[in-house]
Amino acid sequence: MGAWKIGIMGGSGLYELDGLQDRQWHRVDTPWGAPSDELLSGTLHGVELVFLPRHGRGHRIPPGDLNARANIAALKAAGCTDVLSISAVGSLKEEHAPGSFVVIDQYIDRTVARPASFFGPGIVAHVSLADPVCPRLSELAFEAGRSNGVPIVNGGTYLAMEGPQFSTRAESHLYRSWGCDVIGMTGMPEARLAREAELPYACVGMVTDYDCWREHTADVQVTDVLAILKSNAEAGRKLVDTLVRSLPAEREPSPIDTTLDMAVITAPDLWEPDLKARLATLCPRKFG
Ligand SMILES: CSC[C@H]1O[C@H](OP(=O)(O)O)[C@H](O)[C@@H]1O
Ligand SMILES: Nc1ncnc2[nH]cnc12
Repeated sequence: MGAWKIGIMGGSGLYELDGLQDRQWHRVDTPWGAPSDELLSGTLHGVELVFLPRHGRGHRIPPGDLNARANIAALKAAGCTDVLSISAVGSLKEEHAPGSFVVIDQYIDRTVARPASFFGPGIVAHVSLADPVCPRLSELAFEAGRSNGVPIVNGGTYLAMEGPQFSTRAESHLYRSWGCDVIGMTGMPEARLAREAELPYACVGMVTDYDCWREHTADVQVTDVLAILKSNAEAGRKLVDTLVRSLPAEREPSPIDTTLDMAVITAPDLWEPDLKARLATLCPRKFG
């Protein structure tokens, strides 16, 4: 058992986390390059937090250009034990109205042009993604939202699209026919990389729009998203505050903490030295 240190990946509209004590922005570099921005460290109700604005302060980096490997590696290097993502999403179901939240439990990955693994030639690993999020952190996030009075659903499938353009109407209908709940451009490969980094990960999708499938509703535009982002982001901040206050004093180990023990297939004596050195920064327990 040990202490919690929660990484918060702030999505569109969430570029700062106020209320932190001993707050400090600091630069972190990783073997996979620089993260989207400096990390903001501090404590909230006695719990250590590390915040990273996913698109950088001022929203400078488009989804397809995010260095998700560096973002996850930076949070891991900063000592985070768990990561909570807060993401703006479009709704693919009537019941997920703008202003409501969905705690994601599954993903369909339609991204096409993003490095999606820390592993590669020289060290091969296959982690399980059957359950891509951490049930414990997801439950805490759901309960935090519920106790704040936010309309929130526990469980939903996130369709990760490449973007940066929004979907065509045919795509939007297709994703609905697949049973997807919400759509966004950043959930993957972030969630799969978190699992490779042995970081329990949860994602709260904050619904901003009905994408473009709904009759008599205007097709999504950034201006509509921005109009609701401010109130969503405020509710997202409150959820973080409530979640932190609800954490058990001691963090019980999670099975996700040791994911790589069952995933690396390459014989250790053949591990490629440069990749091993990079992976040692991500998982010293295994590669150090
Ligand atoms: C501003 S709407 C599109 C933008 O918002 C979402 O980003 P995030 O998940 O970081 O909140 C979506 O994935 C797009 O990147
Ligand atoms: N409709 C939508 N499609 C993709 N990403 C989004 N983020 C917020 N709304 C979105």
